[in-house]
Amino acid sequence: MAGLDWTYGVSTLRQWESADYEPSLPVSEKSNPLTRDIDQASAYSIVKMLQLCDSQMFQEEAGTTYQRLLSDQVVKTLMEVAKRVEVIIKDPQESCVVMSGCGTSGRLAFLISSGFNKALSQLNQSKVYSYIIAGGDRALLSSQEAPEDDPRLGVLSLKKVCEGKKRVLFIGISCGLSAPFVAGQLDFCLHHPEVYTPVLVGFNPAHQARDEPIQDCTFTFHSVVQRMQELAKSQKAFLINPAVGPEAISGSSRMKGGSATKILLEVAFSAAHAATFSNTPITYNGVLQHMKAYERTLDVTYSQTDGITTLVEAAGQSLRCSRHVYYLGWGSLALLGLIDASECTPTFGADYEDVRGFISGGYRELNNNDGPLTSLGPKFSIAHEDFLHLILPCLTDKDTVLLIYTHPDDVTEVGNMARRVREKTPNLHAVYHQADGDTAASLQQDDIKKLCLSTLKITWPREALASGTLQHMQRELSTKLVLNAVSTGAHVLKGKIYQNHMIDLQVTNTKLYRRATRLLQKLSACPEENCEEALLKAIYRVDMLTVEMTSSDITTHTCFARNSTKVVPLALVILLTSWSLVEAESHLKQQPIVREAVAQWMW
Ligand SMILES: O=P(O)(O)OC[C@@]1(O)O[C@H](CO)[C@@H](O)[C@@H]1O
Repeated sequence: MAGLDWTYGVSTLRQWESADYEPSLPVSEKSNPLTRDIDQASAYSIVKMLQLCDSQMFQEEAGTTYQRLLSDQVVKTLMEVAKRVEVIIKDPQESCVVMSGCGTSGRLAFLISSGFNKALSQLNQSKVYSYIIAGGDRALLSSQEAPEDDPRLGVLSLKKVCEGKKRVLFIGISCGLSAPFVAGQLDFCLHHPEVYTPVLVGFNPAHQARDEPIQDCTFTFHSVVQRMQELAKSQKAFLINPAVGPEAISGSSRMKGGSATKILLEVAFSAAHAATFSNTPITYNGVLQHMKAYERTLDVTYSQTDGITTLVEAAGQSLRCSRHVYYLGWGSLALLGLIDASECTPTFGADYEDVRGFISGGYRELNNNDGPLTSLGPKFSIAHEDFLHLILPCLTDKDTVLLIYTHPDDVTEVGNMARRVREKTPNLHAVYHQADGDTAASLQQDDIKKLCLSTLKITWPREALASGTLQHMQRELSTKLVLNAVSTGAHVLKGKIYQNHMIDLQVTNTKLYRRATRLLQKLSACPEENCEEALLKAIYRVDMLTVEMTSSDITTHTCFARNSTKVVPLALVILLTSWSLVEAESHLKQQPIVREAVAQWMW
């Protein structure tokens, strides 16, 4: 892979696989040795680090420790899942495919189901794909972390979507094999095998599935996985759980976890569609080649490192001076902008106004289950018209605006928007996709280029395998990689990250509570007990914890934490200094960049 020789050797790329590397953590929670110094890196180095992290997705299997994306077993399971989907497509009245997940996993379920339903509609076929996202449609555009802990809610939403169906292929997505919401749904499927065939998509080996008790349940995620493993032997359940390596920002499964989810499901569904509509049998080689086409997507995208670096620098500068980044997109590429923007709140503790996405056509284009959500508040205004009315009048040259589109499909509209934005700010950039050899001169494209400070052109080779649909899905993945780099890089440059950990994480569900406690242990070197005590003091904003507080369960703590800010930084300062809560709070107020606020005790 191009860039492999950049700073790191192969051993660093594979270090995370060693049995003694952070042995108590599942892969999805480990910290990536490649990005240990990302918090001190330049924009260019950040992009190169992200490239290397992403390349780990396609590393070959070494030994028997971890299954990988291209492993034999993964390819074979995808073939079997594709065959089940083929059967369902042929019987749309009685059957359906349901994808479900929390946060990014649910958003990708939405993106993928929309894309494949559209493909069916274009062939005059009935739709068979549905999505479920924990917290409902509002979670498509905003952070809703608490419902992830609720298995009953998962079951209720599954029953609702499947009403009247006789055969359901249920695909539960949980990158860390950890979300109780998904565990509940899988458990329900296992109890109703006459209707449901469960498939689990995630990125840890089965033995690393979360084994923490779930409130009022007799099962854990781990026990559900064990039952599925047993049934997988007779193909009554399927596990697709290759390891893709630790995330660039520890635990941020929106990145590789999200990308790999998109790749796996699109490969399976594309194979099923090709088998049904173009008589192309589902073969091992066909599936493998399709996966490899996605590997080339990474190369095509990261061949534009300089262009991506420019965008990271621009976005970083905007965030550093408390201004904003706006993604203005067209078609499904815009959806990737909405998704990326929505993830900044839970990942970086960002305000929804820091990074915002807008889609041409608004909710009409989004076509989500619940329709327009504008009445839920200003963060749900997502149409370009909303941008023009609400944002444009106050836009300054400190804000970064990014146009995201396909050439030549969208250029007329893009040109019009570019002119409007350019009247307010020169800080306008474009990311666009174009097929190789598509040299049709376009005056509009030239105009757009002249209006933009930078343009990132991603050119797609015309490969034999790359049908229109595959090309489109590759463009989506490529856009995801670019935007993940922009928002992650910008927040790193803003000082939101310590080493490769997000310090200011929200503590709004059990997974995040555990992650926060672990992080405090790592950074303060204090015992777990003290760290949890400091965390609770920061959540409840007290110097002395009451018995009621210490005896409450994690759900109560995380509910309370929803209204507290800077919980983990506060706990860290308390641990490192033994200051009172008020002193620690005032210190953080004076130095809002958390990394700098704690640096003096940690370097
Ligand atoms: O159940 P998963 O997929 O392991 O985790 C889902 C989740 O908690 O993790 C993501 C970020 O880490 C969020 O998008 C989402 O809320």
